[in-house]
Amino acid sequence: MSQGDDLFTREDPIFTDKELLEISHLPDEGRIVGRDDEIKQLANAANPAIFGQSPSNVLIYGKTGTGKSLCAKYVTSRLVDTAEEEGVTVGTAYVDCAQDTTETQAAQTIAAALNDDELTGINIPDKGISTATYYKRLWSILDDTFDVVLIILDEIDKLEDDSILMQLSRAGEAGKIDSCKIGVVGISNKIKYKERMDERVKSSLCEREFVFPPYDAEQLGEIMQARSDAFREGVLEPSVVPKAAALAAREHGDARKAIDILRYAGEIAQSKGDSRVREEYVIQARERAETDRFRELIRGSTPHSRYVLQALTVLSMNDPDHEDGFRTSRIYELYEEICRQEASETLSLRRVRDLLKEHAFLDVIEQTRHSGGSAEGAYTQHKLLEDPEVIQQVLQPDVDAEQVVE
Ligand SMILES: Nc1ncnc2c1ncn2[C@@H]1O[C@H](COP(=O)(O)OP(=O)(O)OP(=O)(O)O)[C@@H](O)[C@H]1O
Repeated sequence: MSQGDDLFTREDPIFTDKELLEISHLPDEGRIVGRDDEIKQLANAANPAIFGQSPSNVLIYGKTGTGKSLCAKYVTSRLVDTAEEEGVTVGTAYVDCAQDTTETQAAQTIAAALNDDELTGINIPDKGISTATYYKRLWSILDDTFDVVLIILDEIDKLEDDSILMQLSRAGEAGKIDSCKIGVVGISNKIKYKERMDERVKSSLCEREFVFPPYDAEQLGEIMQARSDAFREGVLEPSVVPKAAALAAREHGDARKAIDILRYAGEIAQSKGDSRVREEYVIQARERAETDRFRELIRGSTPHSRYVLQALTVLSMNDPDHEDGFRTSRIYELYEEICRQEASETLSLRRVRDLLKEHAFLDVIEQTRHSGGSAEGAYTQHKLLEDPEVIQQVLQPDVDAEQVVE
């Protein structure tokens, strides 16, 4: 290949450090915006670990993109360093429960994350051993290696059942481990998650609960500004960050979406061969971020949660002028129809109401109560906040709405 080969670009004209805009990137202290109180509270709960004692178990709630995972990871990583200075060995494991939904997968992930096979001589295979064996090896690893471990269970509501929570919260009491102490940090964006928990697990796991509020436009602006050195100097038009912040705040105060918008706007400039990231690219980037956000939201959600949303989506697509939304009873009828087509048992009306509430909490839909007058009684209407086309694309990319109602 000659030096003059112009097939590839040798220097990125837009980004200098794109990693700053990756969602998995853990910013340093100065770059975490508006979460001082939450970080302090989490640190308080974890603090006993510094003295080799049991940290409080914590449950963190909040809408998507409010910094729950970020703050949990940040606090645990600082804890490890401080404990080390005190001569205490703290280990941490992170489990994405949307990925590891079963007890066995979660136990495997925790054991693999904490195991140093050269030190312990223990092998944690990806699969092929029983859940009980994973646990046995995990307990040995903990006692051999650590004084304390902190286990972050992200999207904890996606776990199939509470078995692993029971095991982790009772390991000490049940004599499975001798000296190591375990702390669990559960993270969820389902408001009703706690109600579903086994009573015994609930009492030990929910020692402290924190709710992370959504960010406002100013905070989103700061979060993006703190990462603007991902771009080459002078590349960002000055209106880009405020515009992206305003869009993300208006919709859900979601930092993930704000950062995605910024990254996509840069990529759009790149693909157009433009040396500036312009405000108009922000608008296009927003649409892409919207689809991504929604895909992420329903990742790993139960089939019935999807059917309920599918029902409302079909109603909205077939009757776009229905501005006030649709009543629970109409959604339920269509939901029953979808269940029939999927050869699945229907859930009760009450459960479907709960699922609709969960979608409302995540700002996928909006609910309004109506008094209905004396003849009718009060009722609720539900309206999609996301574009129905986007939802349809993500839920069932190959099906068009008419097929479902026919
Ligand atoms: N306060 C903040 N300062 C800087 N970056 C932030 C802040 N909050 C969130 N972010 C960034 O936004 C993205 C999403 O945050 P995070 O994953 O912590 O959200 P979450 O509340 O756990 O959302 P989900 O429930 O969807 O997992 C990450 O890239 C994170 O680094």
